[in-house]
Amino acid sequence: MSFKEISPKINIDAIKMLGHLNNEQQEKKLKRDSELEAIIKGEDERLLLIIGPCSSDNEEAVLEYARRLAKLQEEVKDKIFMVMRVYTAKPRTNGDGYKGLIHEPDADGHTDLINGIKMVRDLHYKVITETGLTTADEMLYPENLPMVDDLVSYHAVGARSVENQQHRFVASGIDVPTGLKNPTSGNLNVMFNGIYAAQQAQDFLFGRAEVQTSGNPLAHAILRGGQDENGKYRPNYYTDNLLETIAIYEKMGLKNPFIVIDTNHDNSGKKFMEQIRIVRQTLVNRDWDDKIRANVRGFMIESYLEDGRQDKPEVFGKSITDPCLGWDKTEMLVKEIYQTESKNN
Ligand SMILES: O=C[C@H](O)[C@H](O)COP(=O)(O)O
Ligand SMILES: C=C(OP(=O)(O)O)C(=O)O
Repeated sequence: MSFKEISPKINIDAIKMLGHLNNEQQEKKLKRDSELEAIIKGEDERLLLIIGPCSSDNEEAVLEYARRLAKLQEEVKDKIFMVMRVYTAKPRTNGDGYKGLIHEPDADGHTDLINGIKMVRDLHYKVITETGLTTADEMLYPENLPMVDDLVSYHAVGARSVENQQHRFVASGIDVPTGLKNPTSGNLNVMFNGIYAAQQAQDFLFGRAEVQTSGNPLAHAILRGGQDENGKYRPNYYTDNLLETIAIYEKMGLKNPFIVIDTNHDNSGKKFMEQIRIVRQTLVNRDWDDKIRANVRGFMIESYLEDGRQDKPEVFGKSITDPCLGWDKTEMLVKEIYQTESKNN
């Protein structure tokens, strides 16, 4: 092994003292977390939106987005529950490119992970305390979980991590909903094996100790589309895909068969405007089939202040990773979902 340590070891307790929720903030967060749990368990019929920027590259822009989202959440709260994507670690197909706030706190190509992890905590903390929203992040590096587990209310295991045993086992010890995505190939068995493993009790080494988990019954599916060996997009939000996913849930007898449709990534083919059509089509499918309505109850939407993407952080609030829906279109889409849900209930 030839790792050269270039920083002192991280003291998790010291990191956790940064951005520490006080009792009142903690209570407010826990209340929202229990509402989210009830949604995943089917005890609360509201639709779940995991919504926000592809990557949280700029604190000011993310907080501006969060303030707008919190206001919108208030307007639609009887039909829609939102958790904001505060995604701070980006998986890259070949390792190149911007890897998130944790790697590059200033999004300027300069890596500073020690400062990055502090910025990650700070950003989740500020979104929670300044807006009252709760947050979602991708668990790209399971060993970093103890540094944010008290703040993050929804974890995702991404398409490039879902086949990994450590991700699955760590997910089995998470106390909040954890969505496992289908892999980039689109293979549903890989995702379902991941959900199964995450719902079971596991025993493994973590942080140099042997740990036991009791299983996470809130681990569930996120359909994000896939690509075939020639790079052709294979979306999986169509009726047949939904019925197939529900049938696998039933066959495997998994707990809380909740399904989230990721409207971007390989479902949209990274055409951000397609997200609107994918949401609409899924709402029609929910209306058409009771099983779909009962199981497909969440959307993951990539949205920021400005439409599209850019290579470098030049335009405030425009994604530097995948293209996002801008704010105006996001607001219209959320209101449209709200109206559809209001008519159908
Ligand atoms: O969500 C963002 C991207 O889809 C993911 O990070 C992979 O991006 P890449 O294929 O451009 O590396
Ligand atoms: C990287 C992401 O997704 P996926 O793992 O589906 O590519 C994401 O949601 O930001």
